[in-house]
Amino acid sequence: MIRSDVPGSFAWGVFHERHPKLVRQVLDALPYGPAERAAVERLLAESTGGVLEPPADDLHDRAEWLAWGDGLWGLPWGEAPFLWAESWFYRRLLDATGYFRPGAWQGIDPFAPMKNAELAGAVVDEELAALDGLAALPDAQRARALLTSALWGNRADLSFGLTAGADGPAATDLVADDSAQFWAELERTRGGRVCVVADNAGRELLPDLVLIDHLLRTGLAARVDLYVKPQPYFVSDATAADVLAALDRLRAAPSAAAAEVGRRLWRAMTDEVLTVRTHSFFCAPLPFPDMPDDLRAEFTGAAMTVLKGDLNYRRLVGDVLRPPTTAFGETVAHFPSSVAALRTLKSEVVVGLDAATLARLDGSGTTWRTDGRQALVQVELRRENS
Ligand SMILES: O=P(O)(O)OC[C@@]1(O)O[C@H](CO)[C@@H](O)[C@@H]1O
Repeated sequence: MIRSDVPGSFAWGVFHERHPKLVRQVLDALPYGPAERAAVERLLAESTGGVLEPPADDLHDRAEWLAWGDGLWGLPWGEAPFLWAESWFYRRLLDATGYFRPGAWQGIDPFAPMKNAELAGAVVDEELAALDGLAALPDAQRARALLTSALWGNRADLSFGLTAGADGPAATDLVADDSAQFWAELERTRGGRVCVVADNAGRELLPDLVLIDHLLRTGLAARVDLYVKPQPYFVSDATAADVLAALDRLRAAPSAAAAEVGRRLWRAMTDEVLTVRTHSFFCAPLPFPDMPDDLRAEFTGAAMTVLKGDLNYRRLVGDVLRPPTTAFGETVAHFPSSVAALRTLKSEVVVGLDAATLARLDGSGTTWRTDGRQALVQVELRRENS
């Protein structure tokens, strides 16, 4: 299990380098009062040098967190599993900013200013304008381009930008590519239900929505269930409000093709062909094998579940350091439907690489596991359910 107590490690850097910058951004972006500011600063001090204080008495989800943290309360933060500790950090940040408390800050997404700025950027107009050029392409070629956009859209993660520099790294490589299998399976199950577990809002969610529109428009999916977070999480993770903002951005885009996608998706939502769903599990500090039965039942029978991004990948294959040549299928046998992971590499976890690719990456002298320059499309089929 990865932990964040090794100075210099990636996980250590998230707590000791990324979070302090994030906290500054949050406190600079909104005029929180002294109580919220002090609570956020206390959280930063606790999470970088203190022990895990048990949840306060008034947390509405106190009982769940007490259970999830059983055996961890009182330990230094770095000794908790990395994914668990990050999840608790974001839960506590919402508490500190008053997100759940009656008052002026209730329901205010502390990351909204960053999300809004990203969505408003001129670069988004340029990205959406590219859709006009895709309209004339044959379906298969357009499909490839849309999958690629959704995949690399994951690189635009705002939290990653905090350490990668303003523009982020350049896209370079696909370390595993099951995209042919992805399209072949969707063709085989044509007209089925596809689940998409979203990751980030803004520049990732837009290409995700365009891909969803393609699946619906071409009949590869008759229905799409789009899963988002129930509350702000990991800085830029998409919530239902972010889906609406992205839909508006599409509908109002100068690009005719983008605006048409926005209108189609709007209709798809009103017709319940596209449903936006959420579940408290998506902000729980748990891996997918531990998902509750009601959510498992929702994925069961889907023709395919597409899991976007790095965090979903960590929860899918486990936040542990396995030999990278471990078969992807071995690590996702717990999942109730066929799965497709679309992810840029932004943490140390990776499986499903072939030996030659691994040797090349290890010999490259780069931080390939975490620098976001590599991406993967990995598919595992569960045919008995489709
Ligand atoms: O899920 P995402 O948005 O692709 O990535 C989330 C992420 O940036 O957050 C963690 C650090 O906080 C990393 O493991 C990971 O790279």
